[in-house]
Amino acid sequence: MNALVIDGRAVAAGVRARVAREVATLPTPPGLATVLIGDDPASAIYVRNKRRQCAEAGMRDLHRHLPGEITQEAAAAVVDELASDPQVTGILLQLPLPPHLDAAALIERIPPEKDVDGLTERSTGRLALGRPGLRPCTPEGVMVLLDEIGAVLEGAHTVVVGRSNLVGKPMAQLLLQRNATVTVCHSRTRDLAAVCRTADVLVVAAGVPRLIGEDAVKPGAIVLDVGIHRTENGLCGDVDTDTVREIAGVVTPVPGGVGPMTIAMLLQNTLTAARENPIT
Ligand SMILES: Nc1nc(=O)c2c([nH]1)NC[C@@H]1CN(c3ccc(C(=O)N[C@@H](CCC(=O)O)C(=O)O)cc3)C=[N+]21
Repeated sequence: MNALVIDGRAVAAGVRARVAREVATLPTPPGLATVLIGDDPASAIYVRNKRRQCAEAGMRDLHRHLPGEITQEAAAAVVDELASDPQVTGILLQLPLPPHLDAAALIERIPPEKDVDGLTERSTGRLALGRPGLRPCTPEGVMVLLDEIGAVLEGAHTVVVGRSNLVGKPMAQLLLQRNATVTVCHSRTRDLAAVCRTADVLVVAAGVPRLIGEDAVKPGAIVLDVGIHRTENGLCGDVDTDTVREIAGVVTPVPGGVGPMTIAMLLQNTLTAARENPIT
């Protein structure tokens, strides 16, 4: 078989165009504050892309770049300032933070109505309870891709590899909400490939380059690759796409798959947050 390769860039461009049209109808533009602490090169690329696409959608780009040596107290003061700034309708604290900082404590200072990353305790709790709220961008983007290809989730066996707060856990919740059967795997799962082979839909967010090979994929399965790694030969994901595409029914590429969707959903969440908490 030769799998359908989903064009995440095209789907993301469609989402961004719709968001831009809706932003243009608002009386005042939403403002997204991206907070980058330190000089991690990958984080710098992601934040630059987020800022550019935010501006292209007609939103205000309210970026803060803080030194990697900043203290917890000083970082908290910046988040507090953005929290009380009426121009700021969304706050994104780019992760990971330098190890001396307590990321969870800083995230909790983000007002839930500005939590466009969906990472605060309130957003997480609302997702777990199945109540409306802001959802983490990457899993939300995966759901849009699944809907785009008309994937049937109800009753399907979905396997999520990875249990991070940013992707794996919220991914499992979103799939459950759609009446999928959900198995969550992680680094200590025994015979990972055997569990993955039972998946109709396989979402891989393990952070391990090419962890998933053809031995871990059921023929015809839908495989979504959330991983992104910089290697000497360019970018690769958590899925060994060259071999898996011979087996799977649908795969997402890296780059050009889930990554662009993450930013598109960030813009969508920033629009949603601004609508529900308008600048007065
Ligand atoms: N608070 C927080 N929220 C995040 O959403 C968040 C984060 N921290 N930390 C890191 C991860 C990673 N992430 C990506 C976003 C876009 C691409 C993306 O656009 N990727 C392009 C390639 C871009 C490139 O050249 O690297 C693609 O896959 O085609 C990838 C990864 C968001 N993250």
